[in-house]
Amino acid sequence: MNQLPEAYHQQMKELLGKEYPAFIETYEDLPHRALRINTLKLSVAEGVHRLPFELEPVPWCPTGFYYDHDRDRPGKHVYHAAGLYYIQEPSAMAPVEALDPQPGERVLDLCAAPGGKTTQIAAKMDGRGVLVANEISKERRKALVENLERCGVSHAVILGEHPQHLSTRFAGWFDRILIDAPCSGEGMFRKDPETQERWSVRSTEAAADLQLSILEAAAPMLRPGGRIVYSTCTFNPRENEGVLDQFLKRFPHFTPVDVPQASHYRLACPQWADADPSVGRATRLWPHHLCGEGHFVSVLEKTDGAEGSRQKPGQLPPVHGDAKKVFRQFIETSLTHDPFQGPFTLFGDHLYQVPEHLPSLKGLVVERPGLHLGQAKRKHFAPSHAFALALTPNQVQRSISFAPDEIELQQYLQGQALPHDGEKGWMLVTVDNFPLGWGKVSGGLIKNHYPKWLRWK
Ligand SMILES: C[S@@+](CC[C@H](N)C(=O)[O-])C[C@H]1O[C@@H](n2cnc3c(N)ncnc32)[C@H](O)[C@@H]1O
Repeated sequence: MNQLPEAYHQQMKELLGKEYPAFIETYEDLPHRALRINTLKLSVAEGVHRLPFELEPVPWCPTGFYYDHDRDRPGKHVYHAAGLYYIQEPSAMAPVEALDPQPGERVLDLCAAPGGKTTQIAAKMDGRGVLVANEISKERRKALVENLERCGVSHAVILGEHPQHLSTRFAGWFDRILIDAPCSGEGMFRKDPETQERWSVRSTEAAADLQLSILEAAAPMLRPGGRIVYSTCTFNPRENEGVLDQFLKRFPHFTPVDVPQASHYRLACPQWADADPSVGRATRLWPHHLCGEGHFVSVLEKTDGAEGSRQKPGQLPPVHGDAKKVFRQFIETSLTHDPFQGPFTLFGDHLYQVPEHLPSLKGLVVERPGLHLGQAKRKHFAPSHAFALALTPNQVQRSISFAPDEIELQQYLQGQALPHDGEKGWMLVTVDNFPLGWGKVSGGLIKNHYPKWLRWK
């Protein structure tokens, strides 16, 4: 607490008045730890039953649970590698609950990495519809890709664009947009003390300018009647109520709507930023009122349809005959049925299943145009890790299941081959029937195809 910047102390004292002592005392406590059960893999009831951790519900997120960090390390359990849950700061679960994405919709997560909220959106969409996850930072996109693959997300496109570059391409296209904006991170001071060092009054001003520009880029991409959720993990009124007020003045066809209230949330404070009273419909999560680090969450509805129209689907680079052939051979020799209807596209020799009706992605930074199925080599198809994690054992001809504590499972995760007498071919390796990756049976062994960069030491 001593390291907190003095100007920050002053700011919070002025804003919070008699609540300030309770707020500042929270810096003496340890951060709350939580995970979110990935319902793309298993139900909440099954998760609670199966996960070997002491779990307590997060009141505002039906799939969220606190765990005891002194007792359990869920990040090191093999179920994490199988994507059964995502470790997420509990108040960071609130924005997607407010966004309320539905199966079959078109949803944009504009500031997506490392993917906590993207994976939450994907689960709520139940793998149906189109999820566009955009992250401007190349470095951070790696974690985004890894997390979406681990969680078995099959209907996402991953882009790496400046929000402004997406505005005309996706004009009027999305039903819902999440802007979990880059911010000064005041709500992360306890969990990540480095954010304190980057903080200054000037940094909060710069963040507010950036946030407004991102909101402005998002506005044209929403269909009439669609909703934007704007959220931050900072307490700063300039970046929260202030940004919303400026946005609403420039875009009067957006209106704030109530955020479904969990009993622990507090309303936003328009008076702190001299903002329109309607901004008070947004909510604040405070660390002295709930078990979480804190967040700001607002929901904005687009009330008229003046801007934009739905784009025509774009043309995808075609898949040549050889690639089609080796993929079909793989399906015939390794899967029990063909769940893939396409559309497909090839990037180099990498084959993807692309969500339907996407506008053209030409000229955009595309990290993943859809579900990565694998590499179509000249004579054979090498299935990808993402493909393995998006399947279930009943979709493949050969699978093998280990219990979490079986030595063979540890050996597989370390990259070793496993003895196995069985029919030659691709084998899905699972923990308790949840896919972990591929192996290939030949010569009395399951050869290891678990990605090198994920292997356990
Ligand atoms: C708060 S983080 C997002 C966290 C993420 N939603 C999650 O739940 O895992 C904000 C993200 O915005 C990205 N960002 C930074 N500058 C940006 C810009 N100009 N436009 C869009 N995104 C930006 C950052 O790289 C960062 O990954």
